[in-house]
Amino acid sequence: MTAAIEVEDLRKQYEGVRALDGVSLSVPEGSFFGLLGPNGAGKTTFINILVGLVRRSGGRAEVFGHDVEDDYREARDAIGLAPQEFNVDHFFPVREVLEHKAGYHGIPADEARERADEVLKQVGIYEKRDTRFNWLSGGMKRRFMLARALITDPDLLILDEPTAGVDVQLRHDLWDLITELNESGTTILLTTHYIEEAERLCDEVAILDSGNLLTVATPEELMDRGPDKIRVTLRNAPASVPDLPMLSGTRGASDEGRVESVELDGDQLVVTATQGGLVAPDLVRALDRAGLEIVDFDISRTSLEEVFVDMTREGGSDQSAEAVAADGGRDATVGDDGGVSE
Ligand SMILES: Nc1ncnc2c1ncn2[C@@H]1O[C@H](COP(=O)(O)OP(=O)(O)OP(=O)(O)O)[C@@H](O)[C@H]1O
Repeated sequence: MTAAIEVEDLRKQYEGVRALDGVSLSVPEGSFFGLLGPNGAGKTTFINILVGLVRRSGGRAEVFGHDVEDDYREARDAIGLAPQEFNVDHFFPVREVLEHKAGYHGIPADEARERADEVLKQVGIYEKRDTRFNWLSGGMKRRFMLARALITDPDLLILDEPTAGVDVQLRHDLWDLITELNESGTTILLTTHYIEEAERLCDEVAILDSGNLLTVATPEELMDRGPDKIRVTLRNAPASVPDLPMLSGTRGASDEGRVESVELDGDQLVVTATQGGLVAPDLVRALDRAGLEIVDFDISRTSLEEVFVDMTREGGSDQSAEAVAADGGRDATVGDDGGVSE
């Protein structure tokens, strides 16, 4: 099966900054794929290369098998983009903006009007169809960005921080909407700084940092990489960590069930361990043997956010972006009318 996105050794150098440093990854058709990374990691650059707004410095980038530069039209027609920035013509009512966009992609006028109404209803701002973009509220603007991305009924929907700055209700509405789109077959590439959003929605996430791909995995796999925390509330907690042999290291020969640290937090014994579920039975037995009565017991997994912070801890990408010899890393900008300007 052709991948929705296939990039190999993708590189981008801006003057003085290596924004992408040889990224290779494949996004399967139909997946809900998250692209995570701290500020300046290269996420927007990656997206902009796919949609033809930025010219790559090297490597390969294809959308449904179409090279993003050689087969620009085919690649671009398959993508609906909701960018981070509000780059919307604010002189026209929003329905007309959508009709223009549809027209640019070759959709006949009658169909364009129908389609515009349909997507405005889909995102819940149909009653604002005759309003100019600037007069919409912040949340409505976000909804409109999604409507514009959907006007061409794209096979690949790219959402660059679609829920930035929106209230909780709208965030949940947008999550429902994009989940439905994904379930009906649309491939989704999502960038977000809300790690919980990626954990909740994505089948797979890629973590980028300073232009390098650190990992591609399911949120579950990533969370499995972090340790678990076991909190045991004791009835008559001792003054210091009890001296139990099982708390002093590996449970077995393998790395599974290894105790990493133990501390006493008031009346709670807090044990950090890989595979907490394997450590728990021994811990209960050991506490029982030591005559310590357990009042409450809780095991929690590392969150995706903790794993993410840990992996990208080495300082912000903006600071560490490597200065490179200026090769004139040129940008090309493509307007809705298809005009490309360097
Ligand atoms: N047009 C440009 N000219 C020079 N440097 C640029 C340009 N665009 C981006 N950069 C630099 O490239 C790096 C990657 O930026 P990019 O916007 O792709 O990151 P990002 O992961 O999308 O960040 P954020 O989460 O803050 O949106 C940064 O160091 C940024 O300053």
